[in-house]
Amino acid sequence: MEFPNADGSKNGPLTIECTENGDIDYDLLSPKDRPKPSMPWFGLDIGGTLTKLIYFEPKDFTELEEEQEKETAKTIRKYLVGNTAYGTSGIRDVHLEMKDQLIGGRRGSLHFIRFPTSNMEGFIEMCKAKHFNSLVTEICATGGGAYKFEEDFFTKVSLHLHKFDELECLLKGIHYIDRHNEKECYYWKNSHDPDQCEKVPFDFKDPYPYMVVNIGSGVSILTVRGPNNYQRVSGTSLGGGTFLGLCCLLTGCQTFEEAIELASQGDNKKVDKLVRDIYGGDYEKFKLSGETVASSFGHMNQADKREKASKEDLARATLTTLTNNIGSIARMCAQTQGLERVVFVGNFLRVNTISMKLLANAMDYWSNGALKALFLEHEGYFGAMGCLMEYVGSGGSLNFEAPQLADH
Ligand SMILES: Nc1ncnc2c1ncn2[C@@H]1O[C@H](COP(=O)(O)OP(=O)(O)O)[C@@H](O)[C@H]1O
Ligand SMILES: CC(C)(COP(=O)(O)O)[C@@H](O)C(=O)NCCC(=O)O
Repeated sequence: MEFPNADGSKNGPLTIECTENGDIDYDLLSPKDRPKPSMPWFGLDIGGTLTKLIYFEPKDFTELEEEQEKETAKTIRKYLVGNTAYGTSGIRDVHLEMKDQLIGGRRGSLHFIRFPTSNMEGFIEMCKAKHFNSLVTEICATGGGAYKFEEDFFTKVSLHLHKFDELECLLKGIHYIDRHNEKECYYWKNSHDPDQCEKVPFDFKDPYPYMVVNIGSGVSILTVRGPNNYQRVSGTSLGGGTFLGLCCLLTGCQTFEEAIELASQGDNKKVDKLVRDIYGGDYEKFKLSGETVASSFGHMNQADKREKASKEDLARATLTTLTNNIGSIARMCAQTQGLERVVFVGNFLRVNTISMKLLANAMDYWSNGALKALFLEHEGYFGAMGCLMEYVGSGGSLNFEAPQLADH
């Protein structure tokens, strides 16, 4: 397939330096050697709840390139970079922008954009309105939606989705972003004490082996022992989507932000039955503190307790229930796999320090300090980042297979 550079030229034969894993190391190539897929560069992750889009904005234009940049590309660049909100539900996470990145021989900024996957129709319409397909005919996409919406993109806006596996992209994205953002990885020190608890940077330069717990709509758990050595060891359907769904049902809230705000004002002890509610104190023989939740939502079978439980308490109990369950599964997996570091990612952790601190404390407490919970600033964007790397790494030589169109 022909895949010209931004200036219309095509790439000649290349001698390419590889890392020991066989990946091309684009930082090692001299600028003239670098195969450049056509601009604009995107990575798209269409998840069960949110779609994540990463856009690379080149900042190293020569005067000639600037002049030659197609009008459509200019319009798209200005639209994406000049706004922080798009339509009714698209948001650019400005605080996550990564400046001065050298990718595929180009220098520029990475922009992080998200919108609800339920608005995919609007996004496709926007691609049409901005004449996106006059610039590119292919886009690298991952997540379940890359499969689900493949036909829609193809028939409605002539865009071919080149599909990549979401977990592979997730790991590629984690490795790229962690290496290029000094303050990406952190942990919560003194997670057992709300007054003393603080966020502390963690040096993740030598990452292997570790476990990744991706808390999206559902949860996937992976062990990672090397750059190309990973395994999906477990998962649970009780994830971020469950928290949001149950919270909407129980409290009438409408958004994730509202659910988290309610939870931050609530007290789960009004809803959950603690060990002390059953034992009158600690269960000493098995070192179970009286403060431990013995039964999530265990008070809610009593009418008087139901009456006293506020929306805030219900939201907090829902958040605590889901978080503790994920933490418990993660801990069992890490111990079975003999791993010490557990990296929690996914948008469930967005604006959600309550769950991060709970997970940090649970990992520490239940493993007697053997396990460390780590967190990453770009939470839910790693799949999209890995996908962008695939696009750039292809040097413009993606092999496209036309989608099998369903009979209607
Ligand atoms: N603005 C938001 N809208 C909906 N859910 C959100 C939002 N911000 C965070 N979340 C949480 O993030 C989860 C989705 O996480 P994400 O990693 O994007 O997964 P997916 O790829 O399945 O969409 C939701 O289920 C919800 O718990
Ligand atoms: C199916 C999924 C990989 C989809 O990823 P997501 O959009 O939730 O990020 C994930 O929801 C998952 O792993 N669910 C748990 C399935 C299970 O192991 O029970």
